[in-house]
Amino acid sequence: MTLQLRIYVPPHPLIKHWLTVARDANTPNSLFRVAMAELGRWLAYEAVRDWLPTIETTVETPLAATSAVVIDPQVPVAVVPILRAGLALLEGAQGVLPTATIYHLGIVRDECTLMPSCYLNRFPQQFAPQTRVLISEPMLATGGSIMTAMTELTERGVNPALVRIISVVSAPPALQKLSAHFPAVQVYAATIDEMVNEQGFIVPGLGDAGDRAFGTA
Ligand SMILES: O=P(O)(O)OC[C@H]1O[C@H](OP(=O)(O)OP(=O)(O)O)[C@H](O)[C@@H]1O
Ligand SMILES: O=c1cc[nH]c(=O)[nH]1
Ligand SMILES: [Mg+2]
Repeated sequence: MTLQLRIYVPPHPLIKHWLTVARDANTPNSLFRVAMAELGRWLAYEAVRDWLPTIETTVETPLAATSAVVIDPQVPVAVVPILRAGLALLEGAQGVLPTATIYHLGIVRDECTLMPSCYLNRFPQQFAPQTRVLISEPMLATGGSIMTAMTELTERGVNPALVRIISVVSAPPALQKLSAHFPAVQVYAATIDEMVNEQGFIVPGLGDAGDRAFGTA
């Protein structure tokens, strides 16, 4: 698979551990939610490393003045959870970006056709220039849902080069679509799995992330 976009699989023991917990079919819903929140935290931590704008300042310690760095409060930072399953990652991601604005986007796939439809969009008409957007989407499968999200964002002025996606399991069809249409986007994933089966599930994957997070299976 030759891809234009950059995809990172951070070699972090906590990410590997919580991915295993999330994959395990015997993990109860309550622990699955914990695993997703932890994955959201650590993937967001990795994703914002060279993405959050900072400014130089000075700070007075109890002993002396010294040079310092803070997050630039002028640059807008947004998190976009793709409902429902993206909410499970959001919990941890919000711990990393507590002041980010949250714009919910509800997308569901038709179980037969696998086509996505958008049932909730809380985006502004136009995003402010330079807005950084972190998308919380645990499963990148056929790519229909993430393509819908990217289209809605870029139509409202978001620069794809300022978009990062945190995803637990990503699969080749979604990565290929993103790469072809939004090559400037960067993806931070716990794993890249082999394939998507005829029912639209990633294999080996972790099953239906939304159902497992919210107990609707
Ligand atoms: O890449 P795709 O083939 O579009 O699949 C990925 C989407 O599938 C799941 O959503 P689902 O439709 O199950 O909704 P849910 O999160 O409410 O369960 C998942 O949460 C992703 O949003
Ligand atoms: O395996 C998959 C694919 C899409 N959505 C899920 O929740 N799981
Ligand atoms: Mg689902």
